[in-house]
Amino acid sequence: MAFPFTPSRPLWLLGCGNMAGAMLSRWLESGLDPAAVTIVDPMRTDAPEGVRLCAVPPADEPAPAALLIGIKPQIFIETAGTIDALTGPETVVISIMAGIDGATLGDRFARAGGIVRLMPNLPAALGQGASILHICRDGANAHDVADALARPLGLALWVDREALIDAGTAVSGSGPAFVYRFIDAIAKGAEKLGFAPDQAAALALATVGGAAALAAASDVSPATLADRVASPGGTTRAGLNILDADQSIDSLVARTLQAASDRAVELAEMARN
Ligand SMILES: NC(=O)C1=CN([C@@H]2O[C@H](COP(=O)(O)OP(=O)(O)OC[C@H]3O[C@@H](n4cnc5c(N)ncnc54)[C@H](O)[C@@H]3O)[C@@H](O)[C@H]2O)C=CC1
Ligand SMILES: O=C(O)[C@@H]1CCC=N1
Repeated sequence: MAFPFTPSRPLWLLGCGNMAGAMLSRWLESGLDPAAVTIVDPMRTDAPEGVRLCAVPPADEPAPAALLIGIKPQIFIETAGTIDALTGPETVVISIMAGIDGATLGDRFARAGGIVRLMPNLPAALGQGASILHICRDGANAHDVADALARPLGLALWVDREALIDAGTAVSGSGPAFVYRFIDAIAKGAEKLGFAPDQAAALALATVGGAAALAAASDVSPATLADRVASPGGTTRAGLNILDADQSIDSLVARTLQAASDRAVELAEMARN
């Protein structure tokens, strides 16, 4: 995978914590030149080998080719003012922040040639992430620059409707946390059935990992695979009858995703006001 970044056409990361750090580690593994990367993060004390780390945005330097915004949405407004001046017509601003919408980004980054919202998730660290992307300002080769960053992270899904970024924040951005809860719930259930905690955790993780890998490799739907596990009158059907009663699991997950998506909309409103 070729990255469109060099030391003279660099990539800057404003805020490099859990999520941007996971993305960066995957990019470096995928061949990104560390000398083409600058992290701007006042709280970090170290950076991957060869990557420049600054506590404040570097002054008197040409604008970067891309500026990834990896700070929390709650501090975006107070922080953006200091960084807009460092961007230029050749810069693509790529925001991974939940909520902050294209209109707000456009207001705060008046000079940038392109603006993209990219909603990643943590499995990006392994190249098994799911990213959703939307162009908010089409310039500076925004699509190709963001696409080159998204592809090494896993699935890269471009959407025309910006609202799908908020929806996708709930589904794939937050989604790993929901899956981790499910893994924990299986482990707790296994403990109740008599397994030791470490055995229960290992069984839960192997079951979810194996089931997801099989679903990904299969040409039939997860529903069909569930039916293949469930023998008529057998143990699985007895369990599925609990999950399916009154559409329990569908309803619980739908409410979970709606709450996360609503929160993305709230964060956008907070930034606008
Ligand atoms: N954690 C996740 O799974 C996902 C997070 N996101 C988004 O990624 C963004 C970051 O989230 P996390 O990585 O989880 O948070 P985090 O707290 O781990 O990272 C934020 C980073 O910003 C740095 N920072 C704080 N003030 C700064 C400033 N003034 N200038 C530069 N850097 C500053 C912090 O030192 C920290 O390293 C958020 O906007 C979130 O919505 C999006 C998808 C998934
Ligand atoms: O919880 C959050 O707000 C961020 C966005 C998606 C995942 N983590």
